[in-house]
Amino acid sequence: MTEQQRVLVIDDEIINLKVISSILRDDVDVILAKSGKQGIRKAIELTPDLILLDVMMPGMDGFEVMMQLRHDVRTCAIPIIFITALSNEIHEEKGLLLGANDYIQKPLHTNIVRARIQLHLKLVKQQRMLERLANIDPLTSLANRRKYQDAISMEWDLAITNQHHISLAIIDIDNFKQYNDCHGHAAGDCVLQQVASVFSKQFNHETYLVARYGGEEFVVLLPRLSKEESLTIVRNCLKAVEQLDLPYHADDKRVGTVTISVGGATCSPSSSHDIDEFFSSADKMLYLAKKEGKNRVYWVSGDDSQNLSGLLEEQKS
Ligand SMILES: Nc1nc2c(ncn2[C@@H]2O[C@H](COP(=O)(O)OP(=O)(O)OP(=O)(O)O)[C@@H](O)[C@H]2O)c(=O)[nH]1
Repeated sequence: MTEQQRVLVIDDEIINLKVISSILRDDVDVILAKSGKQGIRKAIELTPDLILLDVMMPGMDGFEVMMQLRHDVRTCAIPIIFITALSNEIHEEKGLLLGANDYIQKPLHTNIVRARIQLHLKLVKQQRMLERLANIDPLTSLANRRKYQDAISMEWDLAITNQHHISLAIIDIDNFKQYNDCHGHAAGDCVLQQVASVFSKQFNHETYLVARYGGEEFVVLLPRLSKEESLTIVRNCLKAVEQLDLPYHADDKRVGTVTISVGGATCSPSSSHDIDEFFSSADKMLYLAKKEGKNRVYWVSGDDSQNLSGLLEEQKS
């Protein structure tokens, strides 16, 4: 069943909220807000598919609300339609230049409003489908590298603003070349899918992101998690992959089981930190995990990626 789309209506006049709600409620979930401030809060919390925004409101007017929504990474992509009694061309131009997607003038004509909103909601659906295709790895159905890069940029900025931790794990399947050599590329693809499915279950949380970075390498973004919290989840994942018990054979003899190695890093970034250095410190941990025998986790926390030896902590499963 497809989920109902959500429309947030921000208007200080109760009568307008009622009228717009009655026009839309058969087709969509309608969320109402009586002021700009309340509207911004609901937009952040509920991430609607579309926002209908009144221009003239006491306190914060529609233009101000629009600017705040456009400057917040959590709401900047939500389409906004201004609904207003203002018939002034300058206002209309201002709204469109600020990034409004459309402009509907009062008095409202029910059929026109409904048709216009349906058109915008259809565009939202198409946009989401394109984004999905652009962001999903077709073999594993996990997020792809592009999605990871968008997500880490966003989470990094949020971590700086809110001064919280961010953790990153880089996961690599051990001896995967050998697996391919023993069983063929198609069987190797099947392993990638099964391991990815374990990752989906183990990192099943709305704020985490697990992505296929390339080949047999995966990344997991764990916003707001400390090193200890991240290690608990990652260790469970290591065990879950081992428990899949996917053997590989050479000359009819079992020569190994599919396992993973993980390198991780945790930091509390500031504007002087660099995402690439953060990635590189997790990557160094992965290198150590491989070098020290594989099927294990190495993790670094803190800022000093130059002095890793003092920060290292091996976490054997
Ligand atoms: N089946 C399959 N194999 C892939 C895919 N992408 C990359 N590989 C294989 O993954 C293997 C990676 O090999 P290596 O980089 O040598 O790493 P490894 O054998 O896992 O060795 P360690 O990383 O040291 O444990 C190569 O044989 C690639 O061909 C894919 O989409 N499908």
